[in-house]
Amino acid sequence: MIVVEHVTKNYGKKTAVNDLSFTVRPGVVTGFLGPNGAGKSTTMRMIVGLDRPDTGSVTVGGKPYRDHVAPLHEVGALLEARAIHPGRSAYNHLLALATTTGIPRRRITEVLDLVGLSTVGRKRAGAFSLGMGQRLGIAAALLGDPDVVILDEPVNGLDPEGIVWIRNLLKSLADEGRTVFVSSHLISEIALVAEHLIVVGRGELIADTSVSEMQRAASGVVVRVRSPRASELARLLLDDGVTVESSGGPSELRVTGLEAAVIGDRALAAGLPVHALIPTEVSLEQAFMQLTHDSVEYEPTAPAPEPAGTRQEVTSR
Ligand SMILES: Nc1ncnc2c1ncn2[C@@H]1O[C@H](COP(=O)(O)OP(=O)(O)OP(=O)(O)O)[C@@H](O)[C@H]1O
Repeated sequence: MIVVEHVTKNYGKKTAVNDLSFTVRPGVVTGFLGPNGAGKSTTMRMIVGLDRPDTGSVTVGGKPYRDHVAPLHEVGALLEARAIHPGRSAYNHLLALATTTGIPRRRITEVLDLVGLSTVGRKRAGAFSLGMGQRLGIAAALLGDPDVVILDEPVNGLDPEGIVWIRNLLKSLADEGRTVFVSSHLISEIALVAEHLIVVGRGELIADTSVSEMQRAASGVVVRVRSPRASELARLLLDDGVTVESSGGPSELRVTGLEAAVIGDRALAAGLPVHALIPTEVSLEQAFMQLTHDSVEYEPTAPAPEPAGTRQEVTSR
């Protein structure tokens, strides 16, 4: 279990993490999601004792990382996939780590097998592809057979087969009762591997929720309504937090911020006919953008041109 309590971390005048609290529980893969610069890496560094919070506390298995007698058995982390000597073989990279931490040699063969690198274990790590480098980083994280596994952007650089592999690996680690915490700035990536989500923006907690709950909460927020008296209906529905736009013709509206049932009930009470009431499915990307649109660190000054067919359907409230 990882417990982050009221943690704040400043770098000079920059607040990287602001009064952040959350718990990562064993048995499920938890994603750590947020736009670039949201404070994910800083938080992960504090979990593994590479940085100290200015205020608040971070514990792993009930203690700060540095208080563990054999920290590699407690926490395995992949924070910099490329922090590998390029001239060293994968085997020797792991051997160097194992010998300084009292881990037996046979464990090296085991983890190389686990990450699918046993046939290239003697090859120079400098010649590895990005995906192979990620696998080696994961092997190093698992070397001490840790209860808590922390991986910063592990899916980055993996091909579809690699993504399936890492999903199965993370799931099996969680099923064994371990705490598994993986970061990404892409909801599409994290939704493939994680069940639960901690979402951050500008160093603050935005959501602590399951992937399915996030999808459920966001879908149905936009409703397409067809009525021969659309303009009267639009006036009736307009309210704080509700956006009504005409779409696809004079009798069609797009309503954001009201559920379909509420729209139908209000129309009925006012005696206005409704010919169609269609809740629109919102993609996970759109759900994530809705959640984080106020928290994006670096926004383009002018909107980027939208490729045809990808117009964002959700208007922010
Ligand atoms: N050592 C540092 N010195 C100064 N500022 C830093 C330092 N480390 C991080 N920051 C700043 O703190 C903020 C949070 O950075 P962090 O790397 O934790 O975010 P992140 O969510 O991991 O982003 P990314 O997805 O881009 O890796 C950013 O604004 C970053 O510029």
